[in-house]
Amino acid sequence: MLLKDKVLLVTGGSKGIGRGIAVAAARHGAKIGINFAGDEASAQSAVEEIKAAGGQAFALRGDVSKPESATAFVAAAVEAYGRLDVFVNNAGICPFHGFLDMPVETVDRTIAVNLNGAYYMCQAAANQMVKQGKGANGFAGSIVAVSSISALVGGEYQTHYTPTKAGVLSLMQSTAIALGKHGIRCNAVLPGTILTDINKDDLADLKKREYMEARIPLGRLGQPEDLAGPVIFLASDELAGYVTGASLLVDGGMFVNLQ
Ligand SMILES: NC(=O)C1=CN([C@@H]2O[C@H](COP(=O)(O)OP(=O)(O)OC[C@H]3O[C@@H](n4cnc5c(N)ncnc54)[C@H](O)[C@@H]3O)[C@@H](O)[C@H]2O)C=CC1
Ligand SMILES: C[C@H](O)[C@@H]1OC(=O)[C@H](O)[C@@H]1O
Repeated sequence: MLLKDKVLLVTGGSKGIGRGIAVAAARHGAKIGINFAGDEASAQSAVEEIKAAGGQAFALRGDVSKPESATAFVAAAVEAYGRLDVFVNNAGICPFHGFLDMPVETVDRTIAVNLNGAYYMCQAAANQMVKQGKGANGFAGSIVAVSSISALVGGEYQTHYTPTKAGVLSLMQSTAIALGKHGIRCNAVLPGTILTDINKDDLADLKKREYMEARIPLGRLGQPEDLAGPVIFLASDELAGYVTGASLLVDGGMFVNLQ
């Protein structure tokens, strides 16, 4: 139980990678809150899955691109559990589109959700952790952001998306500096290609899917659960107490596979 009685919030936690992290963290003893923007039924089914795994959970609707969603989410954790220990910034969108005719609305929305949303959420979480102060172990909290392999490499149909993922990585590096003195560690995970709704349509193209699979030394695309262990490791003061400002690729080896 690496997160016993820790209060952990995750944005976009009703499905995909966020849900995988939330359920696994509950199995490690964390008390969970998920933010969601989609349908109520998915959020409730995530809460039920966490409870079935022996955990506690609440779900709060909120569009992460709005600063008030961040303060409301953190306030809900304090109301439900009295504190906040681990914040996982996960919510994101990737509407694939070519560069030359990219609609301005698509660019603006992608930046608003992926980057501005991450900023507002991490800032609200950090303020709560600073308010709580350092515990006996010298730590006040841990922030883990879901960036991407796309922070390091480009994508023809992701010219609006990859800069947001580089931005999220950079946010973790700068907040690691700003928050170290408060006992808050900030790190990023960089998933490769993980099978979720975000790329369902893109990977419906069989040729593209086979190409992506062939690039992965471990021989398969990722599953949401593949991110759980790395996030729990970074969240744990016991295991990762001297890790901050770091990034961890979780991509089956795709990034290093040049030829
Ligand atoms: N699936 C993949 O291959 C990879 C995904 N990622 C990142 O992982 C994160 C999670 O994505 P997936 O689980 O793959 O996709 P997903 O589509 O299954 O989940 C995305 C989640 O974000 C939520 N969300 C979207 N807009 C929101 C908003 N405005 N406010 C609140 N929540 C919002 C969705 O409701 C959903 O719960 C994203 O940040 C994505 O960029 C990073 C690298 C690879
Ligand atoms: C949505 C894409 O399949 C996925 O998102 C990322 O961040 C990865 O780089 C993949 O391209």
